[in-house]
Formats: sequence, structure tokens, C-alpha cells
Amino acid sequence: MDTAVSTSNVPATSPWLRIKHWLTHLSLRQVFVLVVAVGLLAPGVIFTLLMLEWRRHELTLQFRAEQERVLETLALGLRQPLWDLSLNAGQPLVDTAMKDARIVSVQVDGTFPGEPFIAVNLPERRQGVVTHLSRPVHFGDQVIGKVTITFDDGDLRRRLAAQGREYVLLIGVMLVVSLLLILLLLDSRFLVPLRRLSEQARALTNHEAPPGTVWTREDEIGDLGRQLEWARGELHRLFGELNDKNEALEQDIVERVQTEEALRASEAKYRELFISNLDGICVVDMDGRVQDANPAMLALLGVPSAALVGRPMGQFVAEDWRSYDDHMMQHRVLVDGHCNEYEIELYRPSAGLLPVSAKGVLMRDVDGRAIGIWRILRDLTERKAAAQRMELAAKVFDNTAEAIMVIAPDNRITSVNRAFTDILGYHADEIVGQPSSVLRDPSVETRVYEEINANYTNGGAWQGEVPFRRKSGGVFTAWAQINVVRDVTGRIGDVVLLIRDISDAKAAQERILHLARFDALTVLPNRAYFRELAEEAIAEAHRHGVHRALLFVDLDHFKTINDSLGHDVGDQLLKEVASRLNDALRAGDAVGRLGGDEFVILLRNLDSGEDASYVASRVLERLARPFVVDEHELVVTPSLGIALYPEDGEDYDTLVRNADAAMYHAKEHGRNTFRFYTADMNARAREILAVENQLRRALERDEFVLHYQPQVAMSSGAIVGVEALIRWRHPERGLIGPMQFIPIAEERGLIGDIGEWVLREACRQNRAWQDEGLPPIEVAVNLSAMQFYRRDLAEDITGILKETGLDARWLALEVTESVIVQDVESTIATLAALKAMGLKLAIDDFGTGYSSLSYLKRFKVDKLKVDRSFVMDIPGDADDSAITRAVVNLARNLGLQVIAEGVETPEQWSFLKQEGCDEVQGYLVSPPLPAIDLANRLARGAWTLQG
Ligand SMILES: Nc1nc2c(ncn2[C@@H]2O[C@H](COP(=O)(O)O[C@H]3[C@@H](O)[C@H](n4cnc5c(=O)[nH]c(N)nc54)O[C@@H]3COP(=O)(O)O)[C@@H](O)[C@H]2O)c(=O)[nH]1
Repeated sequence: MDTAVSTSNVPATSPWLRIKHWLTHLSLRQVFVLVVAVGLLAPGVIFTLLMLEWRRHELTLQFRAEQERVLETLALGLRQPLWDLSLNAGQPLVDTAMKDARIVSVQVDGTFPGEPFIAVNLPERRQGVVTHLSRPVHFGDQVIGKVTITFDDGDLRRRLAAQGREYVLLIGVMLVVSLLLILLLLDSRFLVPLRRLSEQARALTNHEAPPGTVWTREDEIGDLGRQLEWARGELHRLFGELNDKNEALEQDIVERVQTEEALRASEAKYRELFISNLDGICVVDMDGRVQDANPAMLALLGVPSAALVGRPMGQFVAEDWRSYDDHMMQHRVLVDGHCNEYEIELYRPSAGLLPVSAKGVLMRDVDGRAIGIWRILRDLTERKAAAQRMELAAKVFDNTAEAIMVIAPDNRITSVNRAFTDILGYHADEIVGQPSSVLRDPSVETRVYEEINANYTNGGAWQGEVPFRRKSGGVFTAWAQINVVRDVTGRIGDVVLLIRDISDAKAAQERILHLARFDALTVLPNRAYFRELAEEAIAEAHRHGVHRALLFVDLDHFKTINDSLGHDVGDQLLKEVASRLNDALRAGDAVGRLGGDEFVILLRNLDSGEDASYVASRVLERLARPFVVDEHELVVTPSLGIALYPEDGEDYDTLVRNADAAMYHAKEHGRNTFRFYTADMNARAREILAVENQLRRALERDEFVLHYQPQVAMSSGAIVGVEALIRWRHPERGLIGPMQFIPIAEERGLIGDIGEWVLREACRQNRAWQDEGLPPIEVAVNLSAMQFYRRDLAEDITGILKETGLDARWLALEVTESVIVQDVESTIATLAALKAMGLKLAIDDFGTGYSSLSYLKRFKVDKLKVDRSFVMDIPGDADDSAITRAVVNLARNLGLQVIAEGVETPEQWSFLKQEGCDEVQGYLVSPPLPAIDLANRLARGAWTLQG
């Protein structure tokens, strides 16, 4: 290889060198082939050339002889024709000669001048070299002409070339055969064994150990092969030994390198440990002088290396601790080889004293002699602070008001504080070691606790309300703060639980929430909370496409009771009403108090509007029974308005507004009833609002006026009294009847002032009539419930009578039956007081209310007024006739007067007269009249049926 490289690098400067270079690259086989080829080819070529030359010479001689013969023949043959100058005789001879293809031309010249005698020329026969041969033609001794023949040697050349090719072919075949034979011999005898020898030699060179080769040949090659085989065996053995030694050596080297590396690594590690150790470490010699110090030690002392190394370590120990430290070094480290940790203070030149823990370890050399001391110092500042913190934490742990419990990862309680034992009732000994689940409230599903566990496990902390069970079994709600303590790997360690008993706060919160949501008096949902409930129910109904109903409930004349009997009674009544409303509802329905005497009912379970009317009827029925409050037996009727979802409104406000409008409608229709909302009610509600506003100004503007309807005695036809009936001279709407504004005035609390005006005006007018000299008559004034139950009613009337100068006996008060039964006891007292003043008292609309006969006896009234609804159909209607008859009889039996109102027909008159009714009032006699007209009627005298 090396040779090849060097050889190839030799520049081929000369052809010889190039050939040499080429030859060195030839294989042995190529060399053999080359030698054999050259060896065979050279004699072959020479032989061929010689043979060819000899042949050419032979053929040339033969060709010359033939030329001479032809020339001779022709010269002889033309002797006669030329002599005779007979072309005919000469021409055939020439033509015959021209048949020889080697003759290009024949020219026969005579001795005469001019044209040749015969000339035949075929130039196309010229292919090689031509020779011109001439011979004189003798006739006798005389030369008579000359024959010239031009010969072409092309044929001769062709024959020579063919001969050459034959020789070349022969030599070629000989060469190939010879080569093949030689190569065969070469291969079997030389090249193959040589190749084997070469492989053996290569194997030796490559230190390989091929299988042993057996040489049987007895020639030089066999000898060489055997020698090589021996050498191979020897080499193999030697290499084996060498390899073993090498391996052992390598192993040795590897081990040594490893040991050195381990040593270096260990040294580096310990050096690194020394350098990076957070503890201050220094080496001091046996005199106590610092030999080496790590960065932590320098940092601890706050000095550079130069200020420490070489100095006695004792200089850096606080003076108070120096002898103790010395003692530890001398008597512990030097004697025992080491000492346990002890505390001293270091003196730091620039930063004062530092508490440290100190340790010493004796250093020995290989012979065990002490050569120094390792001094290890650790800053105790943080540890001391931590200890203080721990101490503080322990104090906090024990003295905190919140119960603290620590739970180990296996869910067992590992420690609790004093507050824990106080709050949960367990002594620490009883609870530590127990599973935390003993504190669970058994009524709460385990799943809830598992969820809490999962929450703080995932988040690391959790806080919230958790129910806990005390040792006593009692359960309380606690605010628990759970914190997970994780180790540096993030694994959950202990769990710390802070438990604050919030049962009181919770109760207070619930109370507050309750107060915020529920009406304090009735404990019904208040306006705001009821709205929430209703809006929820509406949203739910919207989702499910179902119906809801809202019932607006307003108590009729509740204000009267409140004002007359006081707020305590009113409150009690409202509570009772609330309770009865609740009782009237089915589960799922709800009632709330909007304020005052206004309640609202939410019906969830509703199939149709009929259901709502059913509930409304039940409410009416439940409230119909008298309420007994503080010995007062009170009758309170409600008016209800019903609005349906979604027909009458799709939101709470609309539904309430429409139910309210419907409720007013119910009030307008006699109260104690219910009405479903209809679209026109809102218009009516607006109208009512407008009326209310105008009513407030009507008194100031003197827009009220009284009409008087005569009441005549049936026996004489004389007008014995009048009923004062209010009218409103509305600036735009003209004269308005009381039914259109009295209920509104009552509802809106305006009736007090209006009623007072009516009383005063009626008394004034009656007195005026008397002053005019008209026959004295009673004037009956209607009292609304609110007026009737006013505490100072008697006082007011006394004042008015006094003011107007009317004698009390000419004033009658009409109170409806439904009003007086609202509070029987109060009524009795009020009626007695009024009676004592000398007034007349009549029960209006008698028969329509719920008065009991026993009460009637106790009511000090003078007159019963049969309601127009009974009179209307007498005598035709048997029931009404019977009722009217019964009322007349009752009055007579009780010693009361009886008056029938709404008498319109003579038949009614006759029936009433026949039954013994005392007085009548009605259109038959006269409609209500202005004061002046009434005065005229009075002046006219008695009324008769005919007149
Ligand atoms: N608290 C007060 N209430 C009052 C006052 N003024 C009237 N009212 C009450 O208003 C109701 C309606 O009164 P009014 O429209 O005046 O009707 C009275 C008569 O006009 C009517 N009447 C009388 N006779 C007939 C008749 O033959 N047919 C018929 N259809 N109606 C008739 O009856 C009303 C009187 O009824 P009553 O009081 O029950 O006797 C009415 O309830 C009044 O009480 C007031 O100042 N304060």
C-alpha cells in the first residue's frame, strides 16, 4: 500500500519511468502473459516476415519469367504480321495476350514513323505497380518493330497479402493456444499456490489465525508454504501470549485510570462538599491556627480568607465562650477524636456576636498521628428564631379560640388544641389516633365529606361550612379552614383543620336572612322575598309551559279595625289572617304579605283558571269565620283579585298590578268576593287613581253636596225622617253618586274627613230646616266602618251637634250590618255610647250580613232597615217575602222599629204595610232630593199612596 502510494506519487516524467511504473502495477499473471506473449509473438512475426519475403521473391521471379515468356511469344508471333503489316493477323495475337489480366496494355510499333501498328490499352487493370517491358521484333536479323507490354503487379501483391494473412492467422492461433497452455500451467503450478502463500502471509501480517494449511508439494513452493505454516503457528502462539499480556495490561491500565478518576472525583466531591457546605468548615492545625476555610465559614465570620487563614481560631470565638471552646477542643476532640455539638458564640470583627453550634473532628495522617482538627460551625440564628416561632406557634395553637386539628395522611388525628377539646368535647387522649371521620355528622352523606376532601386535596386549601359532631353527639355547623401541608415533592403530608363554631353566627345569619325575607309579624314571605319566589315560579312556568296564578288579597275595612282597636289588635288579626291564608293553600303554593292588609298568593299547581277561583273561594270561606282577638270577635272579609300567568301578564310586576286591579274590582262589587282580571280593569284602576286624586281636593273645593231621601211613616204617610246621601258635583263629570267614590274614599282612607263633613252638613241642614219652621224630622247619616270604629266617634258627634245646634234626638246613624259585626264587642260599646247621647241608631242593609240574633239583643239600636235586595222582589218572591216578614217580626219582637228601603211599587208598600212595617223609603215616595226640594216636600205635608 505504502509502495503504491509512493509509486503513484512519482511523476511520470519520462516514458520509461511511466512504463516502469505501469510494470510495477502488473500482477504476476499479467507479467506471465506479457512475457509469454512477447516471447511467442516476436519469433512468430520474424518468421512470418521472412517467409513472406521469401515468397515474394519466389513469386516475383516467377512473374518475371512469365513476362519474358509472354513478351517473347508475342514478339515471335508478330514477326510475320508486322512484316506483312497485316493488322488482321497481328490483332488476334495481341488480343490473346490481353486476356492475361496482369497485362494492362500492349503496343506494337513498326519501324515506320507514325502510329503504332497495334495498341491495346486497358488502364482499369492498373492496380499495383506497372512495369513496361519491350522487345524488338526480328524478321531475320532485321529489327522490324518493337513490342512493348505493360504489366501490372496487382495480382502478385494480392497473392502475397493472402499469404501474409495465412501466416498471421497461424501465428495467432499458435500464440493463443500456447498462452492458454502456459496460463493453465501457470495457474495450477504457480499462481494458485502463490495465492495460498500470499493469503498465509497476509494472515500472518494481520495477526489472524487461519486454519492450518497442509503443503504436500515437495518443490520450493511446498517448502515455502510449510515454512510459512510453521511461522504462522509460531506467530499465532506468540500473538496469543501477547494478547493475554496486552489484555492484562489494558485491564491494569483501565483499573488504574478508574482508580485515579475515582480518586479525583472523590477529591473533587469532598472539595465541593467542603466548598459548598452551608456549614462553616475550617481546618486548624494542632496549634489551633486556621489552615483552610470554606466560603461558608468566611461568610459566617464576615472576613476574607486572608484574614482568617494562619490566625488562631480562638480569636474568632466570643471571649465568654473561649475557654469553653478550648476545653471542648482539648479535652474532647483531642482525647475522643471528636466532640458532640455544642453551642458557643462567635465574634465577628465587623458584625458582632453570632450564636453557632460547634463540632470538632480530629484529623490523623496514615500513621494515625493527629495532624489537625476539622472545625464545623453552624449559624443558629434561624434555628433559634424557628424555635421561638415554634414556641409561639405552640402557644397560639394552644390558646387560639379556634379548634385546631391535625390529620395525618392516613386520616388519623395526630393532634388537637385546647379549643378543640372545649368545642368538640373530646379530651386530646380520646381523639388523637382516631380517624377524622368520627367527627362527621352522621346525617350528612359521606359523599359530601368526600367532595370536601377532594377539593382541598386538589387545591391545597379549602374553606367552608362543615357540620361536625361533638362528643356528646350534638351536631354544629363550623367554618372550617383546611390547609394541606405538602412536602418538597408535593406529596400531601398533614392536613391542618381550623374549626370555628359558627352555629351562633349561623343562627344569627339565618335570623337576619329570615328577617330580610319574612314579614316579622305574620312570618310570611315579605314583598321582596315573595317577588323572588314568584319570579322563580314564573321562570319555571315559562320553561315548562305551565300556568300560574297570582291572587291579590286585601282585607275589607281592615284600617277601621286598626284605627279603632289599635295596632296590637290589628297585628293579631293580621297574624290570624296569615295563618288562615296559609291553611287555605295546598303544598307548593305560597302566600306573602305585601304590607298592611295586603296579601298575595302564588298558585303553582294550576290546571286552569277554575283552580284559582276554587282557592279564592276557599280563602273567602276560611276568613269568613269571626276572629277572636283580645276578647274582640272580629269579622274580616277579603276582596281578591286574580291574575293568571301567562294570560294576564308574563312578569311579576304586571301580574301583581293586574291582580290588584282585579281586587279593586272585587271591592267595587260589594267586597268579600273575588274577581278575575280583565283587560279593562286597568283602565278602571287608572280611573280609580284619578278619582282618588280628585277626591282629595273635592272637600277643599266644596264639591260635595247632600241629597235627602224622605222616610215616611206607613201609618200616617208623614215624612218622619230623611236619609242624607252624599253626591259629588264633579267639575267635569257632573253629579256623581256615592257608589262611585265612597268605596275609593274608604279604601284610600279619605272617608274620615268626608264622613265628618256629611255629619256636620246633615246636622246643619236639619237644624236649618227646623229654624225655617218646618216640622222637625230625623236626619239619618250613613257611617262607614272606618268612622264607626273610630275611638273618638262619640266625641266628634257631640262636637258637631254642639257646633250645629241640632238636638241629638234628630240625628240617626245608619251602620251596615257587615260593619257592626266586624267587632261585636266594640260595636256594643260604641252603640251604647252613642245611644247614651240620645241619638237614633239603625242597622242598614239588614239581612245581608252575618249578625247573630243574640248580638242583636245586645246592640242598642232603634231601627232595622230591611235591605233593598229583599224588598225588590216582594211580594212576588216567596223567599224575599218570608225574609222581609221575618225581619219585620224580629224587629217588632225586639221592640225595634223597622224601615224598608228601596220601596218602588204600591204592591211592595201594601205588603209591607200588611206585615206591619213601620216606615218606608224609596222611589215610590221620593228619590233623594236636594235640600231645597226636600224642604218643599216637607212643607207640602204627608205623603199618601195615592198622592
Ligand atoms: N258612608 C256613607 N255612605 C253613603 C253616603 N251617602 C250615600 N252613601 C251610601 O252610598 C250608597 C249609594 O247611595 P245612593 O246612590 O245615594 O243610593 C241611595 C238611594 O238613592 C237608593 N234608593 C233609595 N230608594 C231607592 C229605590 O226605591 N230604588 C233604588 N233602586 N234605589 C233607591 O238607595 C241608596 C240608599 O241606600 P241605603 O243607604 O242602604 O239606605 C248607599 O249604600 C249609601 O248608604 C254617605 O254620606 N256616607
